[in-house]
Amino acid sequence: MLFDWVYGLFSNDMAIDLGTATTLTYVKGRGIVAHEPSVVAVQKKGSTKRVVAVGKEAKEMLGRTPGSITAIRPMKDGVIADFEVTEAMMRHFINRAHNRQTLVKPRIVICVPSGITEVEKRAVKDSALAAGAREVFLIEEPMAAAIGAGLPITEPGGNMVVDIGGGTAEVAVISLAGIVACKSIRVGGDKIDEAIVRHVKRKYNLLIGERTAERIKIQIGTAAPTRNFMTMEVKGRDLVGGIPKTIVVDSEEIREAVSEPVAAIVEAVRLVLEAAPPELCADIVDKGIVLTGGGSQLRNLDVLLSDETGLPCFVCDEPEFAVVLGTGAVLDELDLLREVALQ
Ligand SMILES: Nc1ncnc2c1ncn2[C@@H]1O[C@H](COP(=O)(O)OP(=O)(O)OP(=O)(O)O)[C@@H](O)[C@H]1O
Repeated sequence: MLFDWVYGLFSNDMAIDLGTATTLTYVKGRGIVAHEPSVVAVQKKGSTKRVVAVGKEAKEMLGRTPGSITAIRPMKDGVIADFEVTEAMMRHFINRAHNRQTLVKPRIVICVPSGITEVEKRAVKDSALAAGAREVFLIEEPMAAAIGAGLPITEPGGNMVVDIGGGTAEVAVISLAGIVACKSIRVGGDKIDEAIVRHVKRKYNLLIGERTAERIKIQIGTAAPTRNFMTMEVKGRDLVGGIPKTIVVDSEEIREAVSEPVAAIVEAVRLVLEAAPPELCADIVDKGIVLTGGGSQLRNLDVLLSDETGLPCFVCDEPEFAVVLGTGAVLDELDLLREVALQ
């Protein structure tokens, strides 16, 4: 306890996986210190906004807030959609990580999607500086994911990683600490949830919220046909009668419902394989493709990717932590950080 407190006074460098769905923070020497939904509840009074809750507490409020309070997801499709609220969220996580007991402002490494524009890069850096960082480094999500999954990225061999988050899917081939071929698409877990909402609306005339769709995906969703036929009761609002109603959905119809966003991810993998140099492709044939990110846990996604590419595919251990652990790992290796950080 005392050690933690004394350590926090001086060594406060931290890593942030600023995700569309989840924000994870890592403090050097302490590991992951926060794992919370990227949601902020804001109360509007005239032109001013007051943050009333951040993270889990704010997510509980999504779709259930009274008029003056809005629960906002400030990151959309992997990038900042609301600067002011993102800054408030980062400030909350930075303060919480250090219990406001630090003497020195932290050096912060933040991971961002690989397709990010110069303007978006600037916005993330400015938000972190305004939220209390001393120095900010950005690293690309697939690079962080590959480091976090334990791939030997500094060696001269091809490593392929597919990181599927809430807002984006990032596919990259990495060798000698550099991204050789990559593709970032704005399709991830959120688009899969939206496809489920649309399906239930079209087939059953039932309106369900995004949290219910996410539960369906996690409980019975599958990317490829499964022998284990599953069903689930779902509650929503009947669009015809306007009253609450319960229906039963099954894994096969959900597989069909999510096939479009899933096919977009498969296509991105195919395009990156086509763009990668042949020598590196040969390495990937041997080593296979590593899947990271919360979205990679969609049942049988590894099976589908393996069938479609003919290559071995594996989901890494604790895939939702790969990016933050990789971002955190470079805090310990400043030479590697300077090599992989975006300019
Ligand atoms: N068991 C599961 N099956 C399918 N999807 C899952 C499962 N668990 C979590 N997810 C999905 O993973 C996504 C979140 O993943 P993650 O936390 O890696 O994303 P993120 O880092 O916030 O997003 P991004 O990288 O796009 O900014 C959500 O869409 C969530 O629904």
